[in-house]
Amino acid sequence: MESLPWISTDSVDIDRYFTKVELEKLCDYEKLRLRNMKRNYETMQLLGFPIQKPHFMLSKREQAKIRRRDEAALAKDEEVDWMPQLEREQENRGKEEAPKPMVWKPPPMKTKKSIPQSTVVKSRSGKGCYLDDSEDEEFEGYSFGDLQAAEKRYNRKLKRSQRELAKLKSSNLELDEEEEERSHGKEPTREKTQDSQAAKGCTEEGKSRYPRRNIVRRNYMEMEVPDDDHYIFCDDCNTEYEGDCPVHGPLVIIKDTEVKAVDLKPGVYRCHLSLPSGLVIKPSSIPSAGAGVWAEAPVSKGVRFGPYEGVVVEDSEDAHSGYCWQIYKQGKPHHYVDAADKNKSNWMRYVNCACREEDQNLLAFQFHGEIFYRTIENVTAHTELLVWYGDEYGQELGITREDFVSKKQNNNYTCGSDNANILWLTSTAMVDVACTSANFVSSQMTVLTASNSTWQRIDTMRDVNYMTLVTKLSLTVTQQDSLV
Ligand SMILES: C[S@@+](CC[C@H](N)C(=O)[O-])C[C@H]1O[C@@H](n2cnc3c(N)ncnc32)[C@H](O)[C@@H]1O
Repeated sequence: MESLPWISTDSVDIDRYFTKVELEKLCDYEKLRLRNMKRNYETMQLLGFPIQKPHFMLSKREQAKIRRRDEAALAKDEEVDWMPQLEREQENRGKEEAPKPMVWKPPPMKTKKSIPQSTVVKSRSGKGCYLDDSEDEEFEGYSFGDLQAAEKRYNRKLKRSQRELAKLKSSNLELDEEEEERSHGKEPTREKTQDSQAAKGCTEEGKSRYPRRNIVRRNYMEMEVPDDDHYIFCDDCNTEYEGDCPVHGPLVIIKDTEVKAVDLKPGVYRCHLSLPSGLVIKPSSIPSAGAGVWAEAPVSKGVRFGPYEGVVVEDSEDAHSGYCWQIYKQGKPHHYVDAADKNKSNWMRYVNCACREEDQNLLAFQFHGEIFYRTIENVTAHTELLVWYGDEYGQELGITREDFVSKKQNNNYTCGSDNANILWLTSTAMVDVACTSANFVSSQMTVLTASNSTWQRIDTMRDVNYMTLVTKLSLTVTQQDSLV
């Protein structure tokens, strides 16, 4: 990749993936390469590509899993990802002294001494540590060849992603044509727009701000689920635990009201009867969202509702009722739970999607193959319970991540738009926020950002390298500076 000497990766933190001893063994060059890898990975992620995490950023458990998988694949003579230590092991098979396998030693556990050793701690944000102290072999360091090969492999992936981005761009150009035809009062000549339920959104106009794409719509609820769904995320520790948080205790479980077959009568549905006391189903606070679930009495933070009940649907084609949650198995989408049928579901089908982050009071999570909601803050009486459905369904409803997170974070950012086509940013973080929305990436917005007190046009969203550039630019000027 072309080097951009003025983009420093000094601030990219790699220290937390290594122990002090391991860090001491990494030379400056190795550290620089690892920082570059991490920066590239994060950039691609920001752009929404399903890119694989660099090996050194994986947890020890994940590394071990990959190693086992690759060993199994190698045994079957399949194509596998490049694994320097495996390659070395193979090459050295039969030689007298095989080098020690390269194993990352996890950072030492400092803050969680009180946690029982049997508890596996998993970090979501990367801040957590791993308690597993097995495989304590000493890290041998990267060889120059290892790093070169890793970078080559990484650059190949980057190129592949860039090609995907180019494809995306061309599909968006088609969309622009369609939009333009519309703006000139013409119906698009090509058969493009899918007719499906209107995006209701939280806006007055009730429609999405973004052009619609000729793609299969995703109107099922989805979330990022780790490989092992027996972990529960603790908001206070910002860490996932196997089972309940050993520090802040278990979630308070509120069970559904039991429904017996005899209770079901015409017009009286199972989903209504299952409602726990203290909650009520009534019109949503969101215009045109239909019914919603409200707390009649206060509900404290850390309360768990669920599981979400419905019919198991295997095919994504059949998961368009608007009441489906996607279920993951071993980190991959597996099936859906469809709560469309009122007699085969529970009250949770009525929980609507929050339009702004500050309105979200429930968090959906998968636990042992089922979906639960938990309160992430104290909910006052007469408040609607609102969850986040996932980016794609959110977009279908006219809500974007950008809208969703910006309100809360805007205090720190200066960001504005002179008209629909120009966005100016004075904060690198704002770029991050903007780029979490796939639609934003595809928009034809001109992005202006500031450097040396001058506003510059940046084709941010169209080129990965520019993207890297912008995220790394340190911007200091304020909105009062004039636009060029
Ligand atoms: C799981 S259902 C929620 C219950 C639904 N309100 C009802 O009355 O049956 C999902 C549907 O609710 C509506 N909805 C949920 N959140 C919404 C939002 N923020 N804005 C607009 N419509 C929303 C959409 O029609 C969506 O397809």
